[in-house]
Amino acid sequence: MSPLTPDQRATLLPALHGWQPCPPRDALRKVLVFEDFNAAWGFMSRVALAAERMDHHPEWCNVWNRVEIVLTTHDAGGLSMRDVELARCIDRYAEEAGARTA
Ligand SMILES: C[C@H](O)[C@H](O)[C@H]1CNC2=NC(N)=NC(=O)C2=N1
Repeated sequence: MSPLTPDQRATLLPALHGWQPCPPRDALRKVLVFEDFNAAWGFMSRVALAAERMDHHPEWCNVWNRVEIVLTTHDAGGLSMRDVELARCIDRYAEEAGARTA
């Protein structure tokens, strides 16, 4: 898996909503807040199944209704298209679960 090119970064990253850089790592970070633990865990279950299908896994942490997610591609040493694709998938599921970005 190759890292994103400068052109891909310039066009694809600004189109993602609410994802922030995560220095010093070449990674994207987002914190989502759900109504309660049940909603957060349901969202995480959906993302986990998608991550397995994509063979691309988030680094994440859950505390009750809050889910902190970091995306990067270990095999590429930084961001790749897989992170963009997983971010889009996460955003779709988060919206369907009624999450807000912290
Ligand atoms: C062997 C397996 O395909 C790899 O280790 C996959 C699994 N999930 C992964 N997830 C992420 N985030 N980065 C990777 O480089 C990665 N590699």
